[in-house]
Amino acid sequence: MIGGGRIGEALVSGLLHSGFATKDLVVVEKFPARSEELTAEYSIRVTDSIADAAEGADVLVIAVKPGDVDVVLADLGKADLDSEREKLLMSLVAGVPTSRYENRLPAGSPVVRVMPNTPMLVGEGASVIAAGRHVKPDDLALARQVLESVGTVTVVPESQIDAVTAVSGSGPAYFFLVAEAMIDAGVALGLTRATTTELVVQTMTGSAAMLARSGENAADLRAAVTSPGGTTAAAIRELERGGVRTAFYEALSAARDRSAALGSSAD
Ligand SMILES: NC(=O)C1=CN([C@@H]2O[C@H](COP(=O)(O)OP(=O)(O)OC[C@H]3O[C@@H](n4cnc5c(N)ncnc54)[C@H](O)[C@@H]3O)[C@@H](O)[C@H]2O)C=CC1
Ligand SMILES: O=C(O)[C@@H]1CCC=N1
Repeated sequence: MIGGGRIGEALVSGLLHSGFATKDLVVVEKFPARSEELTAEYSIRVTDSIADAAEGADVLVIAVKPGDVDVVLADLGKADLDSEREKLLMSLVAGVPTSRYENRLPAGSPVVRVMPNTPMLVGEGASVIAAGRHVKPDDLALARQVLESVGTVTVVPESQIDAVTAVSGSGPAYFFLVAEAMIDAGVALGLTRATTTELVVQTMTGSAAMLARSGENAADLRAAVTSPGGTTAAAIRELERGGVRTAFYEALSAARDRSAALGSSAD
């Protein structure tokens, strides 16, 4: 795991909880304070040397910011790796296309681009994978195996990954924002923050469970809560007046465009 930040930690933590052995994971993290945190929390080996971690690895996971990818690739290029042992490279980095890695790695290197999300920290991630040019069925199966231990896995063509990033990669932030806004609104109505938080969290969890398990779609489930002339209709009218639906169209378009821009700097 190259990059032990928020998403790297989420995958490491999820993998360990799902039964991966600590000895099978090595994290490369360049900030010493962060390394100490990870070592203390997970009892795994953390190093600042990419060469050290990559030697002997079957899978290299890149979890650095898009702007740090070229430095990582340069370090991998300098590392004297065992050329007999083919490594699968899994990039969790937003925006950066598989071709950027393929152009810098030895010819024929298998690269999968993954868009994960942070709920994998609690085993509820939604990961989406797109295969690079040299990915074989076994490589895809290995990527799937790693990611299924922390949630669901969907495979799409790489042309759809920017849109996926807008939906599920950034998606948890939208739900957290809605939760924050509802909690503040409940407090404004005079409820305690603790009571409001408990109610909002359970309402989100219960609504997600209904969407996942009832077999009904979101529009029908919403209609079932909306009594004629009732409280929900009054609330929805205000949300629509506030432009909530248009805001989501615009927000997801902006995220999709930003993902495409992050990857277009070099190819
Ligand atoms: N945070 C999220 O919800 C999601 C993030 N991503 C992607 O995951 C990647 C990482 O994001 P975060 O974890 O949020 O960022 P972060 O900033 O929390 O973590 C990145 C880590 O990489 C380390 N790092 C940077 N250069 C390094 C190098 N050369 N060698 C070793 N370590 C190095 C940094 O010290 C930092 O700890 C990004 O590319 C982002 O697009 C994808 C989906 C969701
Ligand atoms: O905001 C970002 O760029 C990353 C990618 C998806 C979620 N977080």
